[in-house]
Amino acid sequence: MSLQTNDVADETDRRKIISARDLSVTFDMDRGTSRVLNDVSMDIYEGEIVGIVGESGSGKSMFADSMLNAVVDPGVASGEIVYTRENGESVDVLDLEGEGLREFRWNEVSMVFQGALSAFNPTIRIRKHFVETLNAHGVDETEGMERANQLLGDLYLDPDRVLESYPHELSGGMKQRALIALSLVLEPDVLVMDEPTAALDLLMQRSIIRLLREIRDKYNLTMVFITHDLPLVARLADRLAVMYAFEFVETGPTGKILTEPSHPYTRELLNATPDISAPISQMKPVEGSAPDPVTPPTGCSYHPRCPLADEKCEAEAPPLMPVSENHEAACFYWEEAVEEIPMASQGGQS
Ligand SMILES: Nc1ncnc2c1ncn2[C@@H]1O[C@H](COP(=O)(O)OP(=O)(O)OP(=O)(O)O)[C@@H](O)[C@H]1O
Ligand code: NI
Repeated sequence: MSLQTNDVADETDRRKIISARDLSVTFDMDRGTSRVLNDVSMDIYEGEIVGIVGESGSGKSMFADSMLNAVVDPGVASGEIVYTRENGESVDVLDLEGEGLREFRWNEVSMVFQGALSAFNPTIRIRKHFVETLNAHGVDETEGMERANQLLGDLYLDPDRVLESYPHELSGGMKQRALIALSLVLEPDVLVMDEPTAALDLLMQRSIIRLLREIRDKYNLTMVFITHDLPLVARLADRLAVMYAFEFVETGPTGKILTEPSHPYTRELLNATPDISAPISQMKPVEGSAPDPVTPPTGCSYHPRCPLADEKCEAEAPPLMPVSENHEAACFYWEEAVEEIPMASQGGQS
């Protein structure tokens, strides 16, 4: 693949569409409080595609769910998520409830939940899923279905055939695209997708990635794409955020993360990827095990697995520190990491 050079440099001119501040999610458990998202902050700008990547259990879905105030009981989200509309008005998403929250979730920030393919009701045709969504939001059906047709066509589906089908009559890839069309039918500004391609084969994953870029360009959408599949998301995202143990440990333009990874975990993660254009099945796992959210390590949560860790890392949690423009890493020794953890290949470029 050829690396995208991403021009997020002028992001100050763009609308900060979502601003998450000190976001946490906790569960009260018998053995203590489980902190499954730990004080994370992130700004998302209009029109960009942000990829969130991390190993299983690192908190990706908790971050996604809290952006829509959709953390399931008994999980509790705290902090602030400010969503800013085109007219400059802003809302704190965690304050929304009832009807206001329901409207927000379809009209402003829409989400394809993890494992959502099963969200289609097997006993009703795809058309009815669209019609019910439009009706529930008081949208004119004729106008709404015109948009549905357009969106299905944009996703290279035959609208008539798909709308008349029952979910089981469609392949996984078709169903996933129909679900993306459904998520966009009320014209949200932001689409959050949590592992949207996990159940699909490699070719279909890559074709969905291409389609998402086209859709973003056509509708000026902002997208958040969540996955454990670094090679896949690197093809799509303008910017990446690497999550480890319920926090972001490195964020930056995709090209910089691939060529100048600075957090030891990101370096190990990329080293576990023999070739960024290879499928994830060829990735080796990063050695060591993921921390327990009830009893996380002291200091830097990566220290037990980190070859560079010393007493300071055991005692003190490193904040995100600037590495270069728009690029940050939460490591006291990121400069050393660049020296001490050699990359198997230059950012896996091929
Ligand atoms: N209902 C729950 N009660 C308690 N802990 C939970 C609950 N749901 C999730 N968790 C814990 O929260 C942590 C973060 O989970 P999350 O689903 O965000 O991970 P993830 O990065 O999305 O993983 P995956 O790639 O497997 O989807 C995990 O340790 C998980 O066990
Ligand atoms: Ni998840």
